[in-house]
Amino acid sequence: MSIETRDIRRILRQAKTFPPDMPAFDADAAPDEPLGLLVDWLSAAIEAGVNQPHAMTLSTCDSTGHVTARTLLLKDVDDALWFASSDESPKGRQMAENPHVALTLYWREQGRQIRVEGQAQPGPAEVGAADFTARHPDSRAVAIALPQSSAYDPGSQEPQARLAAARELVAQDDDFAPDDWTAYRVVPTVVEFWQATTGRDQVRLRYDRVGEGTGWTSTRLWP
Ligand SMILES: Cc1cc2nc3c(=O)[nH]c(=O)nc-3n(C[C@H](O)[C@H](O)[C@H](O)COP(=O)(O)O)c2cc1C
Repeated sequence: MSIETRDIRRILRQAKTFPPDMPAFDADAAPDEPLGLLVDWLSAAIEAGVNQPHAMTLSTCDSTGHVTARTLLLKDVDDALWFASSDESPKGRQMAENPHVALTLYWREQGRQIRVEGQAQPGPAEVGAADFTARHPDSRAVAIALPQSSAYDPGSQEPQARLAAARELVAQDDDFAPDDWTAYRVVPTVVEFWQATTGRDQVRLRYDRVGEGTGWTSTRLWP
C-alpha cells in the first residue's frame, strides 16, 4: 500500500481541491425553472471536455429502508431525467418497491453539483428497446446472457455458453431487446444547484416543484 493508514487523514486534508478557473453562478439571475439550467450546466461540462460528463449517482431505497447508490449514465433530459437499466437488477427491484430516488451529478472540474429528487417510472417499452439496440453488440450480449449483479462462478461453463448464444442472437437480430431492459424517467420534484467558488463559500439554489403542477419556487441555501 502506498499510503500508511496513519497518514491518510493528513494526506486527505492536503489533497488537491477545486481549480481556480471555475465558472461563476449568479443565483439571482437564475431562470424560473431548473431543467433548462441543468441542461446548461451539462452542456458546459461537455464543452469543457469533462470525462463522463453524463455520469450520475442513482440512490434508491427499498421498502425496508435499505439504501444503495451506484453510477449510471444520463440518457436524455426533457421534462424528466432518463436512464436505462434492467428492471430485474437490484436497483430495478428497489424502484419497483419504492419509486422515490435521488440523482446526483458532480463535475469536479467545475466545482459543480446538481441534486435531483423525484419518482422513477418505467418509460415506454420502445424507448427502452431503442436504448438497448443503440448499445455496443458486446454490451447487449452480456446484458442478455448474464443477469445484472448476479453472482457468477468463474469455473462454470454455463455463462460462457449463454454468452455465446446471446452473441449469436445479437448478430442475427440487430433489433432484439430483452423485456427487462428499461428506460426509466425521473420527473423532478426537487433540483438543487451547488457551485463552489474560489472564496471557499458555495452558492446553492434549490428549486421545489409547486404541487403537481409545472411551477417552481426557488430558495437560496446556506452552504
Ligand atoms: C461510469 C459508469 C456508468 C454506468 N452506467 C450504467 C448504466 O447506464 N446502466 C446500468 O445499468 N449500469 C451502469 N453502470 C453500472 C452500475 O453502476 C451498477 O454497477 C449496475 O447497474 C448494477 O447496479 P445494481 O446492482 O445496484 O442494480 C455504470 C457504471 C459506471 C461506473
